[in-house]
Amino acid sequence: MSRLSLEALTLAQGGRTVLENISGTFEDGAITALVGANGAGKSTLIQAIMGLLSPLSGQVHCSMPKERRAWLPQQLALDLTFPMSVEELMLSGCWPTHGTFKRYGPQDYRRMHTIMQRLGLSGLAHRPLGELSGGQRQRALLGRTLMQEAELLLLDEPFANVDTHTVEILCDTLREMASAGATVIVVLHDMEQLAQLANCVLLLAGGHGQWVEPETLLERHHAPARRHAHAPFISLNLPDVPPCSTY
Ligand SMILES: Nc1ncnc2c1ncn2[C@@H]1O[C@H](COP(=O)(O)OP(=O)(O)OP(=O)(O)O)[C@@H](O)[C@H]1O
Repeated sequence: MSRLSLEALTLAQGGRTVLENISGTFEDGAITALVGANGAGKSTLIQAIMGLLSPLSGQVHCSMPKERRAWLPQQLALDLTFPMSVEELMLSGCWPTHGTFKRYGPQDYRRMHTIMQRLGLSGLAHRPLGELSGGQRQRALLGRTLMQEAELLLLDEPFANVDTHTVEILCDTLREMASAGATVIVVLHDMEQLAQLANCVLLLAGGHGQWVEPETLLERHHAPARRHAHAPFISLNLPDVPPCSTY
């Protein structure tokens, strides 16, 4: 089943076409890696899926309610001077369903504490975001999407500048969210993480999109088998690869 698909999608930034005629379906419960060189259009596609960028032509079909769609931007895009604690950030995940001014109930706090424990954030509830490590901050941001009960989760390079412990927690949590039926799309550059996480890959290159099986991409790049250690960063001379059979 799928609640998210792209139909002949063409997108532009600043009057210049960035992506052309991209079609495909994101399956519920699958983790799709969005892969491409710098400037290939990964963030542009994410903006369009989130409804923040109107297509030049074509459409994004998304039947998930807006309040269940979550986007984790690149860490560099975050304003760390904004005075907010971990607890406030996580509770703000309730805004899309509760509204901004509704008081949080005991069940919200209970759920938040469970999620904090799961993400290794217990003890950091009152810490300002600006005083967290990159890994702690990324876990708090993912915690917010868990509070939101996101059904569509888009993550832009979530593993950049985070420790290996955090990578493990993030990967486990994303797998659990996908197992529960969420559609997860994650911008990745690292082959090891792609091997561990992705069920499918959407390659963006030269303004076009191509769906491929992760194994095919890994073989082309001589990476180790799935769930094995150390792999190099993707070399992004994107090859002609057969399409992903599931799409
Ligand atoms: N607001 C904007 N105005 C004009 N051009 C833009 C804008 N945002 C992005 N672009 C251009 O659109 C193209 C795609 O950018 P995008 O940020 O989607 O790429 P990306 O694949 O996410 O790159 P990176 O891996 O570096 O984050 C690039 O050429 C970029 O310069």
